[in-house]
Amino acid sequence: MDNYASDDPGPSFLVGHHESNRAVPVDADMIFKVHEANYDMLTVPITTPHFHSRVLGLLSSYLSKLQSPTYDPIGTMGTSQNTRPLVVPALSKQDTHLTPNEATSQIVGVISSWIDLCSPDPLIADLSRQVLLLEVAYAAFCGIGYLLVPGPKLHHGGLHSEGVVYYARAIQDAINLGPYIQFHIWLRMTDNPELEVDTMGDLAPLAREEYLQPDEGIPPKLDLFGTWDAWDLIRKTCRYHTRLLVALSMPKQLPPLTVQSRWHSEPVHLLTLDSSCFLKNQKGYPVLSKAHQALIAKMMRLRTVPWILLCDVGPIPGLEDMEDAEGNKSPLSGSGYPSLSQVAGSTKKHFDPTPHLSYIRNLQQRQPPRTPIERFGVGYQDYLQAPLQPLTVNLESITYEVFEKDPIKYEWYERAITKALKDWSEQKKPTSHPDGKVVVAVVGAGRGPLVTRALKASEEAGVEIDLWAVEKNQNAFVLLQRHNETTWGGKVTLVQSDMRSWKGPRVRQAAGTENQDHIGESLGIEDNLLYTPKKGENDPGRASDFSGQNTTSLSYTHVDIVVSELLGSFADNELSPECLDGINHLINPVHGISIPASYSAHFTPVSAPKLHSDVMNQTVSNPAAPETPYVVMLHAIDFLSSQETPINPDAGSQNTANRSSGSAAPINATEFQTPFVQTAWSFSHPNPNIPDQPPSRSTIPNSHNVRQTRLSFPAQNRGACHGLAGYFETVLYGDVELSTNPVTMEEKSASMISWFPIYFPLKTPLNVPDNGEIVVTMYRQTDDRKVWYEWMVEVFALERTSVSVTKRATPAMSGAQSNSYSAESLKIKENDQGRAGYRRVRVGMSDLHSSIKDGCLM
Ligand SMILES: C[S@@+](CC[C@H](N)C(=O)[O-])C[C@H]1O[C@@H](n2cnc3c(N)ncnc32)[C@H](O)[C@@H]1O
Repeated sequence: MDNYASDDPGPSFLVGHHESNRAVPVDADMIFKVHEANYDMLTVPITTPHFHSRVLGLLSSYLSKLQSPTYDPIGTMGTSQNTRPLVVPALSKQDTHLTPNEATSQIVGVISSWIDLCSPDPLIADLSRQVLLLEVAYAAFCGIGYLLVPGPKLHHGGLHSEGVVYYARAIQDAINLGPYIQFHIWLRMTDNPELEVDTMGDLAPLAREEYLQPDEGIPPKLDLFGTWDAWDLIRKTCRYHTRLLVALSMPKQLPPLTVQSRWHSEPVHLLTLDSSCFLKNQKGYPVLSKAHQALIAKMMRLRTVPWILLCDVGPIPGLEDMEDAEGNKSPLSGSGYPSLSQVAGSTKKHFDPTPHLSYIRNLQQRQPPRTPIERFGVGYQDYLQAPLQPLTVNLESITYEVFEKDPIKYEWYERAITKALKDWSEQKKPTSHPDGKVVVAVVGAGRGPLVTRALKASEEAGVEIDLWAVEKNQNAFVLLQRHNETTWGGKVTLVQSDMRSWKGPRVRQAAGTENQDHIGESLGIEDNLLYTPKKGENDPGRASDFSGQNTTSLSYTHVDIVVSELLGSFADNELSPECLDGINHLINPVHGISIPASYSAHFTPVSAPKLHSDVMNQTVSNPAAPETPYVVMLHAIDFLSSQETPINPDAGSQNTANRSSGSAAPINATEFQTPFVQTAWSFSHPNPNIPDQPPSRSTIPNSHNVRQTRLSFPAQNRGACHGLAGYFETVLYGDVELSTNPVTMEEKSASMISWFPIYFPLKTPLNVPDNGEIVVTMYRQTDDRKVWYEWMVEVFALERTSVSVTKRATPAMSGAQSNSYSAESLKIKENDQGRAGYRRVRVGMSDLHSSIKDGCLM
């Protein structure tokens, strides 16, 4: 696989240096050395060991005078005692090395890791909160823009995750205190209790026994989603604050892809790697496993490219002496790589003082190339766009230009038209043209790319066509006229009209078959403009070749092949069904073909915290924001219902030493699991079931275009459902298909860029339990004037029943292909559980959302 091409420079890596025990003041000179060493930033603790000792001293003297808390008559402990609070005095000059200076913008401040905001002992939790707020206030004063906040401690004896809510509450205060600071909560990818060890001087072990619960001797197990759970609680408490971000610590052994993809959907703005993440290559240099490289590559494609922090990988060259002078032994000596002083004495010639950094810089050069849609959509990842209203709003030329860049769509249309023409001719079907030409109409021709393709298809198939192009956008129509003159040789009859009021193509009847339709005074297209090319440009059989006497016997005929491209991100959301209904009567009733022949809408539930936060922010000025389906290039999302195997099974496999990679090996970005994307509904054309227009109405009723569906999605892992990701598939003709569905796109129309997915938001995220089920009810509604969607999500937990059942009730499906994976997956669960039965318990339910206010006008 190629690396980034020169026209696609790829993401630039910003790499920082973190030293757990850095204890030197940071000044401009130090920052200079940081840059000289090829780092972009460094971390600095806000306070000094002096402050730490002072707080420990305060606590110890306070505790020595404090009576141990007892239960009061009401049964609460400590909370109602009138105890004198312990107040940490303001920082003194020995408590911090930080001073506001020009270096401040290059540093990431680090909050003390010895505090325990989650402590079950209120005294320790409060002391920790005070330390946090003092440090945040001082960092804000100094102008620090980024803070690294050690994540919540999840285990306290027999208590697990109890204090996270205190932590979250304290972070909320901190966010308000530092209004220009971005807070990065430093989290492990999984909750591994064995890694949560207290070190000397930590406040956690000082929690008083009365507040602890003895553990029951059963060591807590690894919880794959334990740290994500804590994060979810914190950010929910802080209302998805845009300055609340994740610093994700990459472990030596990466967790399963389900966990990786969850973090990929979160606002990870820092990736931290310590020396234990690295393997050694044959030459003894640090390298990362393929799995680590793949995950980094995936993360680096996010809209906001995370920074990398190399932690405890050795000193910054030139600063080693300063650190040693402070009595800090470089932790590198423990990492197995030579220290600077060791190397100074060695005879090795090409010594690299920062091998981890060199590796990361090299990794940047080797990033896999972006896919066409990624390249096309740079800057649009996770950016909410209101869907187009092409019926009521005329598109700008630039919008057409963007469509026309698609390397697949037009090619596939040409293939479809060619096939249809060849079939027509091979099957010797009669045409609607007296001369035997196949009458083709491109309806909604835009600037004409499909017209060009139809002409090419005719040539390719060797089948003569009478080509019509209908477009309602008067501005685009100017370009169609120009193309007809300069490129198409006047071969196309152009009609400026809404296709729904077009009366159809007109042809000169063969002798003896004329009907009474005369042209001259009327063009037969009320309110429309039929473009007349210069005399002689058209072939003689064309309706548009009228010039007085020799064009007296024109009559309407049918269209044999209608070509349209009116699809939106959710197939029918730009009213393709309603537009094509309007010309249904013009299609050859026996052999007529529509390209596309059919299209279907698909969706799957997703976790999308960034989109949720953006929708919430928009709600302030627009209450309809959470009721709007958005077009979005989805990136930072996690599929809540997926199969266990990734789309590309080679990528993302677990790291082992022999899968480590040297500098030359190509990298694949991790592919996460294949989602369960299910079909909501479909439409096909021509449609034999359109009701007749009642005499009392000027339009046909639209109730036949109403759809509804109820689909069930098994969710293997717990998560938060923020909305639904929607896609479409379409059969253009025969086996020529287009798809944006991530499951079928690769096979049907890889590299197509014309459509981003659609996102149906939920006002309030719904929590989904492990082995839960998400059931979505969705409608396509109409009042004959506009079309809108309604959607609602329910979440179920599966509760084992005592009575054994073999068949489990699945929700009713209607209006859709009921290829629900739920029944199948649950059968597997039942088998796993020895045929034990389950009962569904509803644990959450969204509002019934409706886009009626922003409905698409017909
Ligand atoms: C998505 S664009 C496709 C343009 C072009 N066929 C292409 O593939 O690049 C849809 C076009 O259909 C036109 N359109 C939509 N509804 C229409 C209608 N009812 N009658 C005529 N044109 C319509 C729009 O103005 C727009 O030019």
